[in-house]
Formats: sequence, structure tokens, C-alpha cells
Amino acid sequence: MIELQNVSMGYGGIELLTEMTLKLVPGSFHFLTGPSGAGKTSFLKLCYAELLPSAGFVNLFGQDVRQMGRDDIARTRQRIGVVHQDCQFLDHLPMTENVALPITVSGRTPDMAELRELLAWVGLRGQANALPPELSGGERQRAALARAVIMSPEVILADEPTGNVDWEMSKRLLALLIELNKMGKTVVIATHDLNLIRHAKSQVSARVLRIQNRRLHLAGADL
Ligand SMILES: Nc1ncnc2c1ncn2[C@@H]1O[C@H](COP(=O)(O)OP(=O)(O)OP(=O)(O)O)[C@@H](O)[C@H]1O
Repeated sequence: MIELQNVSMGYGGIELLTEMTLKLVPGSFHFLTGPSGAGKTSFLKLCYAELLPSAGFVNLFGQDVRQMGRDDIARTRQRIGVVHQDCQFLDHLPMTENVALPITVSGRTPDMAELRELLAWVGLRGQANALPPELSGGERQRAALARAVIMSPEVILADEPTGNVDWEMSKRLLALLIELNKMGKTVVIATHDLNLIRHAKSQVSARVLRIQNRRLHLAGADL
């Protein structure tokens, strides 16, 4: 579904990622780790066509990203849910409306029963009418996850989804992502948190990728 073949990319003519090859098969679970600034966010952006490779091929659901027009990219993005590192919300809208934004911007009316069910799933039933500034960090992260999955994507790319929360909340977020994977979704989590990876490995069969020295490596069992 997402395939990178000898992909390189960089900014301002300086290469950041070199010759990366990876095939994300349906239902797989991957962690992506590596030092700060190694290029984890940039890598994820390649996977949802926010960035294009400077060399090599990125294939999303059978299509080469370079051959895709704006409409193709928009359609493909509906199949990929992204939990951004700095989850942004519209502060004047209640959480239900923020979480439903992907549906409303695509011109549809959200099903309120489904929306309530989704908020309950991430443990935010009581915050449905709250405004984003009234939420804690963990609640924001869970709302970001709900927003990422509201279009029922096949793939979930989560960029440091547990970045600003304590260990209990990290485990709770991870449990939601594992639940999504058990429902058949393909999951990629970029994280610095090796404890999170160790914890996950007792519950799910996950591959760990590491970006180091601009290249993508399969991490060993030393985690
Ligand atoms: N739009 C951009 N223009 C220029 N340089 C950028 C841009 N985005 C990222 N970079 C640079 O690319 C490098 C990798 O950034 P990226 O955010 O992909 O790394 P990361 O591994 O996700 O980092 P972190 O773990 O700190 O979030 C950094 O040096 C960053 O400054």
C-alpha cells in the first residue's frame, strides 16, 4: 500500500534521507525511531505525499506520487490518517466539530452517533463540547487520534503521538493504536520512546525501523 524504492530527499539541496526502501504491507505495525532531527517527520511526509522524493519512487496504493494530480493526492490522503506531532485545533470550535473537520471539509455531514462513539472510544465523551484550550495534553493527543481515524483510513501514521504525555497516558494511546491494528489497519508510529516500543512488542508483532546516518535500518532485537 505504501512503498518506497531507493528514496532520497532533502531540503535546500542538502540530502537528509538517502536511498530508503520499504514496503508497508496491509495490517503491519511499524515503529520509526532515530535521533532528533534524523528525519522521522520528513519520512512520514513522504509516505502521505506531503513531500516528494528527490530521487527514487514513492508508490501509494499502486500509484507513483510523481504521476499523481492534486485530486489523486486528496483521494489518497483519505486512506491515510495522520496524527501530527503538534496537533492543531481550531480553538473557537468544540471538540466534536474539531474531530469531525475531515468530514465537514470534504463537504459531508458527520453522523453524530458515530462521532459520539468515536469520542467515547478515545475516552473523550465528557469533553465533546469543550474547546481545545480546555483540554489537557493527553486529551488533545487522543482527540488528534480520533480526528485521524474519522475517515476510516487504511493506514495510520502517528508522529510522536505520546510526545507530551505521561507513561500511563502513553500506554493508553498505544493501546488505541494497537486496537486499530488488530482491526486490520496498518500503523506506523514515529517515537523516541524506547520504553513504549518495548511495551508494545509484548502485545503486537511490530517491526522497528531506525533512521541513522540518513539511512533506514531495521533495528535488531536489542531494544
Ligand atoms: N521544511 C523544512 N525546511 C528545511 N529544513 C527542514 C524542514 N523540515 C525539516 N527540516 C530539517 O530536516 C531535519 C529533519 O527534520 P524532521 O522533523 O524530519 O526530523 P525528526 O527526526 O522528526 O526530528 P524530531 O525527532 O526532533 O521531531 C531537521 O534538521 C530539520 O531542521
